[in-house]
Amino acid sequence: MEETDEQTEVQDPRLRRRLVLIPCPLQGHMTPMLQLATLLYSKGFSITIAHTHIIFPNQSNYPHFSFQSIISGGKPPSDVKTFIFYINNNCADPLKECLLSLLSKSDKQDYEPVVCIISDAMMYFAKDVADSLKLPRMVLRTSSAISYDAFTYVLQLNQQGCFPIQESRLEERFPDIPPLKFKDLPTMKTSDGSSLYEFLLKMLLTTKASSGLIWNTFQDLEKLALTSITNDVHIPLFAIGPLHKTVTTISSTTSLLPQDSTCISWLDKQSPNSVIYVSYGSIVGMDQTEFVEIAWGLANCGHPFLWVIRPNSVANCSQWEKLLPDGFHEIVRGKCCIVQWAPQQDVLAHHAVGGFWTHSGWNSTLESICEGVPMLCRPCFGDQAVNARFVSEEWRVGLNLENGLEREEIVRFIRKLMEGKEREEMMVRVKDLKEKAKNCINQGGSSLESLQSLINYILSFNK
Ligand SMILES: O=c1ccn([C@@H]2O[C@H](COP(=O)(O)OP(=O)(O)O[C@H]3O[C@H](CO)[C@@H](O)[C@H](O)[C@H]3O)[C@@H](O)[C@H]2O)c(=O)[nH]1
Repeated sequence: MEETDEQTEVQDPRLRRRLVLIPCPLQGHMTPMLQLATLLYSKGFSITIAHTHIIFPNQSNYPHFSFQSIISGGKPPSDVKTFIFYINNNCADPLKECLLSLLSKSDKQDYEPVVCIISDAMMYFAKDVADSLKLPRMVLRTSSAISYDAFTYVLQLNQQGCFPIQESRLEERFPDIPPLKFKDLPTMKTSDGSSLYEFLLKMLLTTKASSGLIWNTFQDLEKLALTSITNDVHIPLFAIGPLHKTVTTISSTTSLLPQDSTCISWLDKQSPNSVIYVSYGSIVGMDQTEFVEIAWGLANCGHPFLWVIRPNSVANCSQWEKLLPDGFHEIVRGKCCIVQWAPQQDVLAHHAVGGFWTHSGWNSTLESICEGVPMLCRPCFGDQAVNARFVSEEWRVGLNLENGLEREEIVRFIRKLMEGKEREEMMVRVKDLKEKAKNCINQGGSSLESLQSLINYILSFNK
């Protein structure tokens, strides 16, 4: 897509429209929201980001946006699901104050009128605030359409008294969304005892009650799920992804952690398609036994590897180096590069990278598809098992390491991913998807057309 983040300048603020975007403070959610903000800014909208002080972007990367804090102070819970409840329970009043102040500024005729708010689907507190101010509210879903579809079935199953699913049924295929298995549905509990069910219910009901749904996905990838959701929600859907490719001018600035680019010079010295890149996104960690098995699996697989190990991602261990057994460093010398946080999109685009061992977060999945890199999936929670099932059995551009982490099994899977006939077949399919992803953001492509419809839709709110 030939876009820049240069805005078509509209000088008179009264002719411009302001959008207030409310990201969820997690990397995998913040990134697509900031990409959407940049895209809408490039189309002439003014942007306010209503954010928490817990995790927030580097504002100097976005001099053209205004930032309003909607929560500060206090120590948030460390468990992700409890954290999401905490945000939803504490941000409504500050958001209302923020919106009231913006609305009163525009009443004085010297400021762009706020026409709509766009909130992350997990920030469901935004519904009541928007309703009370009679402001249209749209929702950005940062994960796959298939996972949304799967979540709606979790609610149905719960209503039918089918949760928790019997152990004996976990391997069964899901009748309504093949190739899903029952075990792919999210079933976790939060540490404060609130059930996942309560969370999903709130998220899905407030999403359905919004004025429209924006997706970081594209039609050629998720047509069936998008159609099924359209039939269910009766509100307009806009599939405008892959957002990181639609917004071409800010490739790395959405990162909340400093990226270590030394891994790119290391990749420059490796042979084409030889390296396996290993990263489990911004939240997923591992226990100490898993860490050691992963380390040995990588050491023994015969391929050079680039491994992202975030600080504190190994449970109860601040110094993961001490877990590595004697002899490990000698075996991997020259064959391995370990960083705390990588410039992932550049890594995946590098000619030396031949495979991606991922936790199947949606951004990572899309980024891998867009660079034509086949995946080894190790899903952990939420939408990840659903994404992994589709990667391995529907799109068939990866393998699913679903039966535990054990070093011999890891070696076997990595070799299957990186060598042989099955790899060749996956490469053909992933290159095909890469091409489709490219086409959908070109002139006449489905995502570009959807983006134009989204802009027209937002402008219609003001009439
Ligand atoms: O070293 C790294 C590792 C990751 N990333 C980036 O971090 C993002 C990670 O996003 P994602 O792959 O979606 O994983 P999570 O951070 O785990 O994202 C959360 O949010 C996603 C979107 O809703 C969900 O799909 C996931 O399950 C959920 O854990 C991607 O853009 C990566 O490019 C880097 O830049 N450097």
